[in-house]
Amino acid sequence: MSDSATPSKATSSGIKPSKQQLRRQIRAARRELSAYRQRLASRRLCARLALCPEVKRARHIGLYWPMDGEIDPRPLLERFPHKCFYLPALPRAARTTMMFLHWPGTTPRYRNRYGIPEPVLGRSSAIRAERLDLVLLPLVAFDPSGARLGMGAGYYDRTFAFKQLRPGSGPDLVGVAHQLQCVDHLPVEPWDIPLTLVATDHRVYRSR
Ligand SMILES: Nc1nc2c(c(=O)[nH]1)N(C=O)[C@@H](CNc1ccc(C(=O)N[C@@H](CCC(=O)O)C(=O)O)cc1)CN2
Ligand SMILES: Nc1ncnc2c1ncn2[C@@H]1O[C@H](COP(=O)(O)OP(=O)(O)OP(=O)(O)O)[C@@H](O)[C@H]1O
Repeated sequence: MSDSATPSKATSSGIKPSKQQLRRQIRAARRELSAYRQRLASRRLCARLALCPEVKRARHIGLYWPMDGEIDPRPLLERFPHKCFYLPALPRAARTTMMFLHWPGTTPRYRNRYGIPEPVLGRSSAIRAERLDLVLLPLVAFDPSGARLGMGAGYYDRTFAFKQLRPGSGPDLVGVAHQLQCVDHLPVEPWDIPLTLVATDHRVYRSR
């Protein structure tokens, strides 16, 4: 039996769900987790991350403000008070890349077009994606080889596309998720950026 949870069972029926169906199923399963389960998962994830050498050696770390049942990476800040943390800011122009803005741990007042809190450029210092040491990426589904399915807008793929041209450059990319977001296999698109590893509340998947 695989250790992926409910949504991947759809694949064992022989009928392959489309990306859209998979997104719907997994997002719904994630939203149903109780507040208690969410807190436990977040604590377990952060304990696991804190042991990863990539996280230990990183000084400038991008993470995200969780929404829609996503696992919460923010307790990492308390574990590493001497590291610098950044949140992504959506690009103003369509189809361009995200910036990362310094985040001291307080709740930003500004909300982007999806209602996600973001620090404000001009008030928080910005860092280019290339200059970060490590980024924790939200995702909707992943597979054990490190393939990632996101929300479908391509923000992370576009922002880290430079890594395809210069392999080994830029930050380590670490997908983070609840264990129930693991599926047996995801198709890889030409623009998908490979993740260094995926960490869940249950385990770490290293693909390279
Ligand atoms: N917490 C978090 N922050 C993130 C992402 C993410 O996945 N999670 N992103 C990852 O790229 C970027 C934002 N991408 C997003 C893409 C779609 C939706 C979303 O809610 N879409 C709605 C439709 C909304 C609309 O059409 O206006 C939906 O699918 O229900 C949210 C964020 C940057 N910040
Ligand atoms: N490097 C890139 N350059 C141009 N367009 C891109 C690039 N990467 C992705 N896209 C576009 O973004 C769209 C969404 O991609 P995809 O469905 O893989 O997003 P996602 O990884 O699920 O979303 P996100 O990264 O926002 O969480 C694709 O249709 C593709 O056209």
